[in-house]
Amino acid sequence: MAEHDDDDALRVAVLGASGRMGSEAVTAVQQAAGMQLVAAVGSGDSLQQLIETGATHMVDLTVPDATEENVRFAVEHGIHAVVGTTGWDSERLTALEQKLAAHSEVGVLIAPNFALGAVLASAFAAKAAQYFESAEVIELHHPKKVDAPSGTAVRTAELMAASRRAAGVGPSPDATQKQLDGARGATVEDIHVHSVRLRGLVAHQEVLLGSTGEQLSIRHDSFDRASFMPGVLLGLRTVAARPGLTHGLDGYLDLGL
Ligand SMILES: NC(=O)C1=CN([C@@H]2O[C@H](COP(=O)(O)OP(=O)(O)OC[C@H]3O[C@@H](n4cnc5c(N)ncnc54)[C@H](OP(=O)(O)O)[C@@H]3O)[C@@H](O)[C@H]2O)C=CC1
Ligand SMILES: O=C(O)C1=N[C@H](C(=O)O)C[C@H](O)C1
Repeated sequence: MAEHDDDDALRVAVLGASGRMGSEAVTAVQQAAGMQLVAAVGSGDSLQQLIETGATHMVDLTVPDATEENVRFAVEHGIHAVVGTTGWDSERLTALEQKLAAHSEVGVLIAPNFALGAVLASAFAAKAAQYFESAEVIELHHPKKVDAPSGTAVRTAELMAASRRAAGVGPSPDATQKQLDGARGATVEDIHVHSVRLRGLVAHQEVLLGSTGEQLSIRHDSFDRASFMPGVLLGLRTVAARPGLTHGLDGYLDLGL
């Protein structure tokens, strides 16, 4: 798998290696300085490959049903994990923190979105949400996406809700009394989140904030999965120096917000 041996290189296994994201990550790792791809793991493969190939790091880009087990395996074997897969709700995050407490040298990054623009958009939205009466999130993705709402939308809404709560802002005004099921979207805490699935899209999100007489829209578009790769590589280069759990790539950035 590795084209050359470099004693100091990070030894990286990519899980979900044949998928849309995983295949991009395989190429990005192969082309990155200071990294060796030692395993490209698919759904039919054993996780023992990580041990047999001496992986020091893994990237998980699989499916919500598989990611928790994959990360648990990595932590138990002292392998640092950079995780882009969705499905990490608060229950899973708590269980992971408990697992990491017994493996204090291991770092795990759970990153709902690796694109720098998306990370910034979420941070801006969290900051701005406390200043507006109304706040809603619309996420728009390719139709092969298996989960809704997107992990990014859930995380953005959680951050917005926390900022509104801390500032004492109540729920967005809404007089709806009668609706078709789902017409107002899902709710994350008290923020409405709407999911669009459309052929031609990759990954997009718009946060709408409104007060009397004005609206602020914060939009991010990933037009190509290449947009996620600098974040994946930053995660791999940083995770070993950040033992324990980091939730969100912003944890590795100095956004100063
Ligand atoms: N954080 C971020 O920036 C981003 C995160 N994502 C998230 O990443 C995940 C993957 O997305 P995407 O690449 O589009 O999905 P794909 O369906 O294209 O890829 C998922 C891959 O995972 C494989 N897989 C399933 N189970 C396992 C397992 N147990 N071990 C190893 N491989 C497995 C699948 O194999 P098979 O086909 O054989 O089942 C498939 O190749 C999703 O949760 C998505 O939301 C996506 C984009 C950006
Ligand atoms: O499935 C995708 O494509 C994406 N998944 C992540 C999410 O659910 O937030 C990140 C990005 O939106 C692309």
